[in-house]
Amino acid sequence: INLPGPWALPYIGNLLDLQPRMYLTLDKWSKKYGPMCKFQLGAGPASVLIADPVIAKEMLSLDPFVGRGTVKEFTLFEGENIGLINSEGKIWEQQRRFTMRQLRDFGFAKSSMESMIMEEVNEMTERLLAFKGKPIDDIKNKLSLAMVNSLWSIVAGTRYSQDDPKLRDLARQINGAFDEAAKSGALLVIAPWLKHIVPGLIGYNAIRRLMRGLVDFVSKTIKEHEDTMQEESPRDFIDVYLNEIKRTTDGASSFYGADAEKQLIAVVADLFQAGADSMSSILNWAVLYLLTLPEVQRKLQAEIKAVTGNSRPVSFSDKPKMPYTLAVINEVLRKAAPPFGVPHRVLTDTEYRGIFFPKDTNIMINLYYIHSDPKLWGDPENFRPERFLTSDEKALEKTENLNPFLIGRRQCPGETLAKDTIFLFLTNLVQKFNILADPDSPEPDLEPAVSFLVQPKPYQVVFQERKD
Ligand code: HEM
Repeated sequence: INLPGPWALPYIGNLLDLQPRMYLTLDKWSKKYGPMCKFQLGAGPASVLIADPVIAKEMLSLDPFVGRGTVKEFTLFEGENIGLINSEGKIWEQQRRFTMRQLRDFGFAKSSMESMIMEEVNEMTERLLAFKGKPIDDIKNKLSLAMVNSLWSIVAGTRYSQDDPKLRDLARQINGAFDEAAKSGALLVIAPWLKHIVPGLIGYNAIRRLMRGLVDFVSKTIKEHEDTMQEESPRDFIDVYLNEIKRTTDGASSFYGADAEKQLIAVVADLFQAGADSMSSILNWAVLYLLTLPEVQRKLQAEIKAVTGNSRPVSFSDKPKMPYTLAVINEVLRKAAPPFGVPHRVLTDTEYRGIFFPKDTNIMINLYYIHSDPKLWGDPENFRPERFLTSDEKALEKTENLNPFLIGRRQCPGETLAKDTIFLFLTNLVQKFNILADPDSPEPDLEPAVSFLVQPKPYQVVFQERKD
C-alpha cells in the first residue's frame, strides 16, 4: 500500500509501539504521517489509519470498506462471523435491518422505552440517596450495572434489582471480555497458534470461558421466552425475533432453520457487548467532568430548571428545549468516544483516491485524533460545550467533525438509544443532586486509565441531594 507510516518489524509489526496506550501512539502517527498512513499489527494484513473526517465519511459509505476486521478467537462462537458486529454480506444486512427496525419502532414493548429507562434512573437515584452525601468509590460499577439492566429490559423484557447476582455476573462477563482483550490481545493477534500450546498464558482460555458464559446466559433466557411467549403479543426484542424465525419460509434467509437461533444468541450478545460498556463509560466521564467543572454543572442545572421548573422529571420531549444539555453530551462524546472506532475490513481489492487497498486490509478511523485536531476545534484541550452551539446559544450548530458512533453503512445502530439513555440519566441525576469532589481525596485525574477503550481512572465522588 503506497502510504507513509512507521517502520515495522517482521512478524510482530508495530505491536510493541502500541503499548501502553494504543490511541496515543496512533495519534502520534497521524500527526507525523498525515490523513492516511499505514502500520502493521502482527503478521496479518496491513492496517490503514484515517485521520480526516471527510475521508472517513467518504470511505465508510463505499461498499468495499464495510467489511469487519475480526480476530476469530474473540468471537462469540469461535471463528463464526454471525450476529451483528462480526458478520458481513447478506447475514449482516438482514440482521442489521431487522434489529434497527425493532430498536427504532419498539412497537413490541408493553411500556415505552422511556419508562423502562426511567425505572433504572429511579433505582439509581434511590441508591445514591442512600449514601447521604458520603463519598462513593465505585461509581463505574453502579453505572455499568444500570446500563446492563436498561439494555436487558429492552431486549429480554426483565430487569433485575441492582443487587441481583445474575445481573452482576452478566455485567462482569461483558466488562471481563474487554479487559481480557486488552491484557492478552496482543499475543493472540501476533501468534494465535499459541492457543494450542499455552492457552492459559495468553488469555485464550479466559476469553473462551467468558464467551461460553455469555452464550449460556443468553440461551437460557431465550429458552424461557420460548416456553412462555404468546405469538400475538410479543413482549420484547427476543419475542419479536422468535416470531420472525417462525414466519420465515425462505431457506436462504439467516432467520430460517436450525441456525437462526444461533443468530439470535449472537445478536443479543452483540447488543450487550457493544452497548453496555460504551454507554457507562460515557456517563462515567460525564460525572467526572461535571465534578471538576462546577460552572458547566450550574449552567446545566439552570437549563433543566428553566424547562421543568424542577417540579417533574426531565423527559425525552424536553430535548428540543435543552440545547446546552445536548452540547454537554456532545462534548463528553468528543472527549471520550472509542478512540479508533471498531476496525473495518476491505472486502475486495479496491482503488481509492489513487491508492490501492488489497482485500483484507484493516481500516481504522482515528477518532481520537479527529476529535482533538486543533484545526477543527481551535481549543480541543478545553471542555467547552458552547463550541457546539450557535452564537446566541439557543440551538445546536451542525458539525460533521463529531463522529463518536462512526458514520456510513456500519454506523452504530444503538446511537439513538445511547443518546436518549445518556440524556435521561444525566439530566435527572443533575436535577436531584450536586455532583461534587470528595474534599478528603486527591483531585481526580482526567488522564484515562490504561485499557483498550478510554475509561476514567477510579475516583471518589459525592452526590449531594439538592435542597434548592
Ligand atoms: C455512547 C455509546 C456508544 C458508542 C460511543 C458507540 C460507538 C460505536 C462505534 C464507533 C461502532 C462502530 C461502527 C462501525 O464499525 O462503523 C459501533 C458499532 C455498534 N454498536 Fe455502538 N456505540 C454506543 C452504544 C451502543 C448501544 C447502546 C448499542 C446497542 C443497543 C450499540 C450497538 C452497536 C452494534 C450492534 C454495533 C455493530 C454494528 C455493525 O457492525 O453493523 N452501540 N458503536
